[in-house]
Amino acid sequence: MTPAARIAAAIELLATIESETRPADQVASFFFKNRRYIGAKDRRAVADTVWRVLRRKARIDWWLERLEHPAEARARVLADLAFEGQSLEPSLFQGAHSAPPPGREEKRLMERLKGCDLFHRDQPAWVRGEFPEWLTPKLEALWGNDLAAQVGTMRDEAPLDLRVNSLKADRDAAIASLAAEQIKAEPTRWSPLGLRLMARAPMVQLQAWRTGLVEIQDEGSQLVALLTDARPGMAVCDYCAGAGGKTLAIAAQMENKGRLVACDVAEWRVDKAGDRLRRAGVHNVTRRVISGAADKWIKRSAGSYDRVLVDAPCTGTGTWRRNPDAKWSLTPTDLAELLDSQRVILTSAARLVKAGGRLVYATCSILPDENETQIQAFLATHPDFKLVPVPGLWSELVGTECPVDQPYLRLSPFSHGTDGFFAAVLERVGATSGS
Ligand SMILES: C[S@@+](CC[C@H](N)C(=O)[O-])C[C@H]1O[C@@H](n2cnc3c(N)ncnc32)[C@H](O)[C@@H]1O
Repeated sequence: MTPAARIAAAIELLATIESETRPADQVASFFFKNRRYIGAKDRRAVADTVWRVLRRKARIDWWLERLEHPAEARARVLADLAFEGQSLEPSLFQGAHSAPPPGREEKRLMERLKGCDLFHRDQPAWVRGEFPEWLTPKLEALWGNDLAAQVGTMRDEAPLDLRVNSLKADRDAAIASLAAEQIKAEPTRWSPLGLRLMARAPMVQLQAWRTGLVEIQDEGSQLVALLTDARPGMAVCDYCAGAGGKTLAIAAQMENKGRLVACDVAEWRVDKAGDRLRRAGVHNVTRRVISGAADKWIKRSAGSYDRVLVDAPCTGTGTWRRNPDAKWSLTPTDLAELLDSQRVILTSAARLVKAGGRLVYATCSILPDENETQIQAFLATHPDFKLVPVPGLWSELVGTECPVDQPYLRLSPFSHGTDGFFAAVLERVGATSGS
């Protein structure tokens, strides 16, 4: 592809992402699937441009508004070119598959943006930090003086983390297997099973991935799975299992021994777990689609699980590095609905826990409303559960330096280099659950 064709494709992809409700990565994968003629290198270049624009959207839009130019996909890509120091050479809009040449207003826009910094001192915190304006009070209350640094890191691209599948390999063997395919991986700081790749890699083409030695999983997710303390022979339920990311980790902790039930309300997600389980050599998992909190299976299974993980549906505010588009569609109503579902899910999953068993509640959100506040409300209505502080569990369950000194696991990209994650470990002390 010529540079001109790449720019045209980036404008088209960005416009498609903006016109759809599906996540940007799904739209992009469909976009490229329908354009097989775009080779891998060009795909990467087009996606890089689009993702860079998505990561800078608030700042680009701030500049477009200041210069009284309509904010739409084409203007955003042109502005991004200007911030990248590119001038509007005619060749960038000439030849096969190129975008129409810039008009007078666009040329004027590019002229005025020339030499400007993407950041400007008049930009409010939410523009500089690239987060939805309505979240400002919540994030200020959470991070205070650290707000700029915390959200600054969330603008960046996330590293690629792998979890070594202990059913098939140890960390050294996985590093060696990756090295044989010229992939450099380093052990992660907090997770004893984690590897961080030094550069992007086409994972699904690698032997280490194809043969199930490693699975793609953020270090924070790995730590949540370890905190479940699932052991061989136990009865364990992964209540919001989705496509099985944490189920795979838990199955490995259980050494394939015992009973692991992976539930979810979304059948398509549960279906997607099948191939991953096979590749990882996992065979102690039963997948179960449930209808929701009132599902009869929950009633029948009350009090029969040693460990229950609730990896609750959440705002995903901890994963903005990976999904920079998602934050812009998040609304206060979405948050309110999620808080309701989390409360219902937690209460319903708690019924499954045996006396003496544990319930781990986790989200990939950084918002206290979805985290500490949910746990405090749950404990207030469930006197038969108590909080087990994470630092006291860490050395036995994880074995590395503990990243927190408070009862909950609370991770952020700035403080820990992981996605934003939260986990609380609760233990059932009595025989019956409260309300
Ligand atoms: C954060 S995702 C889970 C990710 C998964 N645990 C992993 O590690 O890959 C939350 C999941 O909760 C599921 N979910 C939503 N409502 C639910 C409910 N009422 N009961 C069980 N699962 C639910 C969603 O379908 C989604 O798959």
